[in-house]
Amino acid sequence: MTSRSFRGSESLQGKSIPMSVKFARRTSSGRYVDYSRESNDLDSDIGSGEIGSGEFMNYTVHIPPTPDNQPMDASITQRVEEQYVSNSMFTGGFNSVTRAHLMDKVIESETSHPQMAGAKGSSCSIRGCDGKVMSDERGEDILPCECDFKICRDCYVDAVKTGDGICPGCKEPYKATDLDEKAVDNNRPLPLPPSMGLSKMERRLSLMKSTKSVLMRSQTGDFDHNRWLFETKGTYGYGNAIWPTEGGFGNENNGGGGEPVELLSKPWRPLTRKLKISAAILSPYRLLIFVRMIVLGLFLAWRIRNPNNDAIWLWLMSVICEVWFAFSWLLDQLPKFCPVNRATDLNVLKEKFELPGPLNPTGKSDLPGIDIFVSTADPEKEPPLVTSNTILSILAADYPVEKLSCYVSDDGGALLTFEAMAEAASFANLWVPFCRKHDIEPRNPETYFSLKRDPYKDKMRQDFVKDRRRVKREYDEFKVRINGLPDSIRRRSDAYNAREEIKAMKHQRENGNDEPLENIKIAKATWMADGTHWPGTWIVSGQEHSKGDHAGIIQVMLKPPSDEPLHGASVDSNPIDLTEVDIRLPLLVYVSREKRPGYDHNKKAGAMNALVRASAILSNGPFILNLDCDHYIYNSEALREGMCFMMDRGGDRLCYVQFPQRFEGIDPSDRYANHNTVFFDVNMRALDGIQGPVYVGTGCLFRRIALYGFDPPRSKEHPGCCSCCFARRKKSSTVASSHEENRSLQMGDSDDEGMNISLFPKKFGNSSFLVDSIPVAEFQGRPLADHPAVKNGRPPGALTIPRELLDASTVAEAISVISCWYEDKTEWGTRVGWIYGSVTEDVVTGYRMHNRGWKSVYCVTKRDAFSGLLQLI
Ligand SMILES: O=c1ccn([C@@H]2O[C@H](COP(=O)(O)OP(=O)(O)O[C@H]3O[C@H](CO)[C@@H](O)[C@H](O)[C@H]3O)[C@@H](O)[C@H]2O)c(=O)[nH]1
Ligand SMILES: [Mn+2]
Repeated sequence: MTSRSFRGSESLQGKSIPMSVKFARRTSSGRYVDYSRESNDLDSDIGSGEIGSGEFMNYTVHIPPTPDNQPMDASITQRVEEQYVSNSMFTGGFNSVTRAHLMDKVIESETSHPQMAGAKGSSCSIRGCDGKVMSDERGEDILPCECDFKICRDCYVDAVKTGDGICPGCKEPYKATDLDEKAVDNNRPLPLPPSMGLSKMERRLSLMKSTKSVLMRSQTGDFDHNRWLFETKGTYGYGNAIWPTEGGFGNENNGGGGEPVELLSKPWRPLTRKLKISAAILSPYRLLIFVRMIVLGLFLAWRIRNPNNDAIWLWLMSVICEVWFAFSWLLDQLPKFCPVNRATDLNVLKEKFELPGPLNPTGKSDLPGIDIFVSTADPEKEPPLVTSNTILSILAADYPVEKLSCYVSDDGGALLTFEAMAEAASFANLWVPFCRKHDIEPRNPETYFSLKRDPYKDKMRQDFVKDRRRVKREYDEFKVRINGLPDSIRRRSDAYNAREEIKAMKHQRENGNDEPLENIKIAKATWMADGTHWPGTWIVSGQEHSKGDHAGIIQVMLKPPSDEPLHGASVDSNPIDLTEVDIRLPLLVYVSREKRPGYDHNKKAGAMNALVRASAILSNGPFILNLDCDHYIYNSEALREGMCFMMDRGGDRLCYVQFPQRFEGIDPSDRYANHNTVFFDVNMRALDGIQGPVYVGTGCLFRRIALYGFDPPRSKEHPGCCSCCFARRKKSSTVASSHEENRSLQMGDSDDEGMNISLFPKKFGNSSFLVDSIPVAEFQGRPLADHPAVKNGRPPGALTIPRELLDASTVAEAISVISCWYEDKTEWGTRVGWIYGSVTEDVVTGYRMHNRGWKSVYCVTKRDAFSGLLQLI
């Protein structure tokens, strides 16, 4: 539904010149939003009237609700749409339409969690229809009419479309028939043309809905990011017109530049500390390096002064080699002069972000979102049980549920992985609340249940023994189901294929065709539990269904959780008592990027880049954690530890936090040096003392905009100090801009344009959703501006607003950005995202960021953050 609103261009002085009438979409809170960023058809109509070319020169005039302009209750229809979206599998890509296929059934076993795709509710009351009633994330039925007539989505759509919006139960018109056109037109399956079936305008509007309004408070709220950006020209900080004045900030006019006195006097409480390594250890070590350097120097001098005249060439070559070795040894030793240890303070993090205070009265978590990427490529080499365990450890991680999203990249496009993920999502229903209730560590069921130590130690609760036994039994059943999946898929597919064959034979006989029956060729398809073809790779590879040739697939396995905690239902309906436990689960999305012959898929780097884009559209977490499928979260607080660094003062200049790689299953004598002690405990710490450790491919928390290839903020303020002199670009000595602070999104090459949006499609590709999500991610990734010492911060409370619900056009857009042609003629893989063309893409990717001036941090936690299973891969 679109409604009219006036939009004007306004100069900075506030002089308003009405320009044109534009259409804007009403958000759930009833406000009008409009966002003019893209140059599109509508903009060009009014182009002559535009004042200036500033990207933020236009903004919407918000019309307050008047009696004839009352916001409609769109929440029901939005929830209906989100339910529909998460029950559907989206496919599409090159030369094919984007489809949403409503899945009645994802796996054969029963699923009961309300967030689980394909969840079952009560049935439709329309005669002859046994469809399931629409339900929300609490599993409560969505009954669109006040008479509570039970109706399924399809019948509701029929009633709205063909029955003039009359409820079949009470025969009164529905109050809210605000279903999106696209959803009404196409129910099962929902074909969306390659252009996503949306006009540019619609796209722009739903973009607005899905990204920008996240930052806005309710209609009565005080914080409007759009307007803020406009009026401050992108400056965030103290003394702005729109800086929230209520809640403890007091009078704006006090103190230098409006900085609140209260904060100035408050001592800064750091989230992290650098620990000096004691001189008793370090000094002898330094001395040793020094002595060896002198001895080496003397040796080389002696070598050069004493040539062997009998074999002068041999002598020359060995001198060259020795000098080279000496040089590389030196490079290895020099950083080791100043290694560092670091410590975090999780209590301060909690206090700043999660406790109610004057700046955050409700105490809702103000932490930024994290998108966790798990890569898997081949269910044969990477057993689905291992991947499921990794997923379970992520879903159970100790981080605000509504801020966490998990993405599984399946490069094999295998139904086995897909169903294993669905099973894991279903088991998470029990596992995650169990972990929360009893503080289980580690939160990977396989490891937890095979721990050697006494599980009952330190456990206070009465019902722990009973609960543990119950969950253990469920886990054993879960394992049986996972291990039985390959067989069950094969049997199911055989049965369906046999049925197809019989059908085809019958058909042929009916048509009186005399051709011999052997000529009937039925492709050996792989079938999903709901009796349809699997769009990915088939067990017997078929055309468009092989490893290097299949459609892009996205399935939201667990839809985004509700904003408020949700406690378990009564004891009888759950295996264990969860009445005091939050049972929400984080968003879980299965992604298999499109693959076609003739395209280079760039292995893991390509898979990661597809996930970066898809996640930008679906959840846009400002931070990204990358894990290989065989690395699980061993310490449930690891995410918080990483966030301490990112949210600390100056944390906005960190591109990533690398955690050490630890493995289990190493033989006691460690014959293959799997512990890699020298690298992970010496070299990485030493590098941390200079610009930062290298990225080693897994267990790394990235800042999203660093992956996008932007420069760090204030990058030109720090002329080559000793720690980063190798990394400085030559350009840095040139123009020192006075607006440095404001230009938080800049790239080395886009000279003076801080955020030149017109160049973005060239770099990032043609998705305006994606392009528009970038500044949002940048803003949300900033540290909290809770003290004048924090530069480039965001106001407290900005991230406590509920997220927008998912709609079909959003997921369809995500499908388009994982298509194989999306990266054509863009900078993905060269300057943006994971870098292509190297077997060690990880090191190159990290190095590129260091080269731009970003710093990284090595985070060694007391309890290992992540752990890998060595024997498997
Ligand atoms: O086409 C591919 C190939 C691999 N992977 C995934 O990439 C990860 C790493 O691959 P693996 O074959 O297990 O390589 P390793 O040597 O174990 O991995 C280390 O070395 C790699 C190359 O430097 C890094 O990418 C990894 O993150 C790092 O853990 C695994 O999760 C795979 O599923 C894909 O997603 N797509
Ligand atoms: Mn591996």
